[in-house]
Amino acid sequence: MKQIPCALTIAGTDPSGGAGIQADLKTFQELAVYGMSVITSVVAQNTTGVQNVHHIPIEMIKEQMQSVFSDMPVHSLKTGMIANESMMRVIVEQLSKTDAYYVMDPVMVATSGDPLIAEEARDFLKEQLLPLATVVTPNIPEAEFITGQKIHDINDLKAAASEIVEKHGARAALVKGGHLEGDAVDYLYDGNTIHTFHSKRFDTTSTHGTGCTYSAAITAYLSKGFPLYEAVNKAKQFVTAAIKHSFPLGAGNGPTNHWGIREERVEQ
Ligand SMILES: Nc1ncnc2c1ncn2[C@@H]1O[C@H](COP(=O)(O)OP(=O)(O)OP(=O)(O)O)[C@@H](O)[C@H]1O
Ligand SMILES: Cc1ncc(CO)c(N)n1
Repeated sequence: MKQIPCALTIAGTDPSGGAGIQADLKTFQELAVYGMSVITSVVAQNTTGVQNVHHIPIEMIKEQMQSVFSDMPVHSLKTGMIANESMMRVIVEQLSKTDAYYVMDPVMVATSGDPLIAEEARDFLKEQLLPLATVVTPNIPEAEFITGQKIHDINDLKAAASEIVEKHGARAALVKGGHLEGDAVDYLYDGNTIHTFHSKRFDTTSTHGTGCTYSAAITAYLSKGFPLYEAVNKAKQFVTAAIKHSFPLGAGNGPTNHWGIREERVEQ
């Protein structure tokens, strides 16, 4: 019997639909993966920024994970916004009991610049969650925090990817160059080789949730059995199409278009 790929996201919400759990589930659906979610925080946010945050009690986060893991197969999972250390602790506990691929998006601030995790929780994230990751997907400010080094150019990006694996213990690191000028280039270090993923930069402000969409697509492809390099390569094509076909929605940084990849197929 054919096995359905099953992927789980553990993250915060975005009622405006561009980032967080909503972006993750849209991505899973678009990539024909059975999607599941554990909500850590309910966030009142939209394209202009974060208006309010309500944290789900720790017991309830634990119970949501219990509901999923006691009944459903989880072939891969991702974490996004985990607001504080107590939440991180229960997630670490759960992660130690599963052999699912684990994609860690080390979310710290929203595209709008609003903080999404407590300052004090960052060290715990780096020291306890990072070493459990199959792959971690920091943007430049997040990679700078993890390594403690400033990133100015692509050589710094590559060095950060190696250091996050060799020194901080992730199995692989994908450092995203979305915040540099010029083409949108990301580097994956898998413990052996540095791989490059390249796309041209689109002149758009619709980048709300690009990181969530990218890491969810990697999670989806891992659940389908693709090796890491292939999963990232396909996910890069997915997020690039989602940015390219994004629509001007909202007054701030608009969302990406999760069915952008379908538009690509129509155009080809
Ligand atoms: N304007 C753009 N055109 C093309 N690709 C882009 C653009 N901006 C970002 N990217 C790509 O989008 C992906 C997500 O990267 P980015 O660095 O924006 O993530 P992030 O900052 O974590 O996202 P988020 O806004 O969700 O926090 C990367 O592959 C990056 O290279
Ligand atoms: C819930 C959530 N997770 C991640 C991001 C980063 O884009 C966001 N804006 N909101």
